[in-house]
Amino acid sequence: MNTSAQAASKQNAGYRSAEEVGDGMIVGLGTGSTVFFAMERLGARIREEGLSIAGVPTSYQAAIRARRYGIPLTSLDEHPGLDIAIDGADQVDPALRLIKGRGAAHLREKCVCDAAERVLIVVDRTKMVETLDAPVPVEVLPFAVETVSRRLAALGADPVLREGVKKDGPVVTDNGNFIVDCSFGAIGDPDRLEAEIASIPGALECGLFTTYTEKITVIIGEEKGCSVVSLR
Ligand SMILES: O=C[C@H](O)[C@H](O)[C@H](O)COP(=O)(O)O
Repeated sequence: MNTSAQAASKQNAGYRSAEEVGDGMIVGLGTGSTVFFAMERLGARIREEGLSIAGVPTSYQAAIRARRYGIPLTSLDEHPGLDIAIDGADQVDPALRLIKGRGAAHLREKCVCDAAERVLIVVDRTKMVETLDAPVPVEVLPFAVETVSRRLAALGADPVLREGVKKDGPVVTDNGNFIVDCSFGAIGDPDRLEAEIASIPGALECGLFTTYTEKITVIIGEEKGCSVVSLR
């Protein structure tokens, strides 16, 4: 898919997801280039229709964007139950299991996904795969990065500490932790792998999302229009 087709697909998915948001809703705001289109459209609905919502941002980047688009912000402390969350993904399989975290925001994104009644995942078609096989990001307590990396290697990964692009040294997340990217190749049993990673002390959260499939709706943006997939 060329860049302009991909941008149009992301925009169509993002804009479509914003139409699912109703007056008075508390909305989880994911991080990434696709969900920013949803925020842009939500901002327009606030200005043009007087839509009244508040968003819970999953990162500094999401908060900055939301403010720019005029979306009032709140927190999980004030709203531990969210009506809906809108987020992107790096890969989606036919059972609607996800890999997330290219932007290192998956820890807060998982908290928001867990708190939401419905979750809209906005992607372009390149994210839809038969088998999850992208590297799985793991947010790791810096104190335990070596022990966690050993345990991840024992699970079959090739763990790589994520380095900054415009920063020397490791990426430090919005929560003050490191990211270890783990290539497992094709992941035969994502549910089990997520549970195994969750059992490692110091592995704070991984980018596999396997337990929310029943409340997820995937909006797949196309160059023209969208298709919508859910298990319900
Ligand atoms: O940490 C980042 C998030 O999980 C993103 O939602 C994910 O990486 C997708 O981002 P994008 O929509 O830019 O492809």
